[in-house]
Amino acid sequence: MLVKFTKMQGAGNDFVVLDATRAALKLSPRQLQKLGDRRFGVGADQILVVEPAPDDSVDFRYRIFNGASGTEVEHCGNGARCFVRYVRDHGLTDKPVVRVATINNRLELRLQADGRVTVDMNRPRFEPEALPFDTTGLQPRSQGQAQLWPLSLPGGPTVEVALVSMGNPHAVQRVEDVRTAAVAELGPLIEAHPRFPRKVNAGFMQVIDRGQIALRVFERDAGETLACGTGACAAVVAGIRLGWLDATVDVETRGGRLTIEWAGGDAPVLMTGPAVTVFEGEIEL
Ligand SMILES: N[C@@H](CCC[C@H](N)C(=O)O)C(=O)O
Repeated sequence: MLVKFTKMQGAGNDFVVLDATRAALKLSPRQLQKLGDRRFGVGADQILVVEPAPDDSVDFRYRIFNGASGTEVEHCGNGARCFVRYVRDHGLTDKPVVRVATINNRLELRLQADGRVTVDMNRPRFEPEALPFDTTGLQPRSQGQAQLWPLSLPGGPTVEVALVSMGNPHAVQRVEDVRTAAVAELGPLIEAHPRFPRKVNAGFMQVIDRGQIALRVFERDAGETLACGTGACAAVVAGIRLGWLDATVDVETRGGRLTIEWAGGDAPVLMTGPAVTVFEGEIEL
């Protein structure tokens, strides 16, 4: 089967985007993995599939698969920005504000005059069950409005993490310096920790000042990526609740800058950042 694709990136988090609005596209995990493969396929952290709207409350549905595993996931912040750039550039809509359904969310996306995209990422959740996270026998430490949970890593140290669900699960820890943080060593141990039965995205956050952090994320089923949009939202929300950050924060990732705003409580998290087309092509799957 010959499939047309668009390669995109948002702050260096890269995607293969497929149009399934005109004809249904059902790909096996092996075909998705081939698209994600940087040697035998196109290469991408995630595969995004644009589908027709499931009902009148949204304009499209979009599905997200991790490129390394082919597993479907709930949310992708950088992908959401690329999705809206894609539907506008391919003439699938001319609306300035686009609404989209994901597996467990409804998002609103707005193209800014400077080409960046702002996404209403909905409200974050903090209950351990939302990730889920098994708290059996654990006592969290309270700080500000947040709780820090001790996570004993097999054969490694015990780290303290803040739990945030942005629709997908995140465990965020503060580090002195992201450049020297043990992301490659601790990331896989946190991602696959048995207390997270559906695995987790592991964030490593350096607070630079109350309006700026540096962040690296070891993503579930993807490894460390150059940026993670939901990870940026999770880190900022955790930092605000812990009393370290103000309501608007610039997040420096290895692939670019994202701006995250959160007014607290039930307010939605707003994420603004770039969305860029790299090239288009066709691949035999
Ligand atoms: N890159 C993403 C997150 C993609 C999904 C993640 N790997 C998961 O499994 O939850 C982002 O920009 O948010």
